Amino acid sequence: MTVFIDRIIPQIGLDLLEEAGIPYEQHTANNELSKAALIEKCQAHDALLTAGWGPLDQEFLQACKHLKVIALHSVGYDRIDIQEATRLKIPVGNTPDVLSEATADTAFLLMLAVSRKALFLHKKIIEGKWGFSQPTDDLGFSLTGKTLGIFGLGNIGYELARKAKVAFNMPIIYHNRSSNQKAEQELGAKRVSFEELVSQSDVLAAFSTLTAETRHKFNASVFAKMKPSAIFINASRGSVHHEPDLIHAIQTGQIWGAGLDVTDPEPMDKDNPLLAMPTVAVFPHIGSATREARDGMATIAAKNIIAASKGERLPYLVNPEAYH
Ligand SMILES: NC(=O)C1=CN([C@@H]2O[C@H](COP(=O)(O)OP(=O)(O)OC[C@H]3O[C@@H](n4cnc5c(N)ncnc54)[C@H](OP(=O)(O)O)[C@@H]3O)[C@@H](O)[C@H]2O)C=CC1
Ligand SMILES: O=CC(=O)O
Repeated sequence: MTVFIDRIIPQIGLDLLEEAGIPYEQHTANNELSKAALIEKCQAHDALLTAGWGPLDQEFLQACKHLKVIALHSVGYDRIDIQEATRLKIPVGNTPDVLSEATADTAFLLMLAVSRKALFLHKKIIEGKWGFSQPTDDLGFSLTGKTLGIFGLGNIGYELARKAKVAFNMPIIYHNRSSNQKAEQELGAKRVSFEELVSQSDVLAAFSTLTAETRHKFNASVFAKMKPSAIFINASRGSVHHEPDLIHAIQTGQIWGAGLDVTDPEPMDKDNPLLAMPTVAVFPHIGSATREARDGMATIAAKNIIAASKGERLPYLVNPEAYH
């Protein structure tokens, strides 16, 4: 088996492939390969390890149906047409768990940054505007005891809930399609309807998988039902919220502010009105960007490739039906 790798991944993943005797070709230039270029590259290989962001759609998969495995260097798999990969019997792997802590930390940072207008005030200093201030100026609010609502309490949502409980004693409510027993038993998290989640949360964080059902789940009608003092956090995928509706909700005081690690599109335009708002913090999709998490992701992605090279089932598999 030989592998095409479309980005520079941590060395630990490459070392594992080398130890397993699996040759690879790596795209090391600082650009995203076009779909056509990726298809062309894959023709000479049996496996793809991908940390890119372009869609791996029906056209791509049809052109690359010879692939024995696609190992995503991410936990999210919304960029790939899983149904088509499964139909073509291509096992798809992802990298769960190892990045939950890092991504939850990112959401935690956003939550604090928004509640205290941190990025806006930092920018004020850079602009030379740190001048006279009244005790009533630049006020944020305390997170202690406020209710944290999580839409999609899975691995990352659990980590955020755990940290929020310890740091700020925040009661946790959540909305999933199924109940999360661990969060209920260990953190006292309460499963509520989507309507209750929206109306009761002081901080509402989205961590669901991006699907047709969750696309633009947070839109004008939802923001209108949130508390005017509430913060919306999204560190899942940018299109889980509807951006123009979010902008309108903050501008009109329907909600207090927002913390985003993900936007739609990415990268966000530098003139986006959200970037000028005091109660908004935006990060460039850095949820898992710690050395520890990225090493873990590269390790898992390499392990998925190695398993496939031996004809074994991927240890971190998205589509078990591919083996049926
Ligand atoms: N910002 C970043 O850098 C990162 C972003 N991510 C994003 O975060 C997402 C979550 O990751 P992770 O926590 O590991 O994934 P998990 O699969 O552990 O959690 C996803 C949760 O979403 C819930 N969910 C899915 N669909 C719905 C729905 N229609 N309504 C309500 N809840 C739903 C699931 O519960 P149930 O099935 O019971 O509904 C599950 O609890 C990833 O898919 C990815 O897009 C991940 C890593 C880093
Ligand atoms: O967004 C990152 C991921 O791992 O998914």
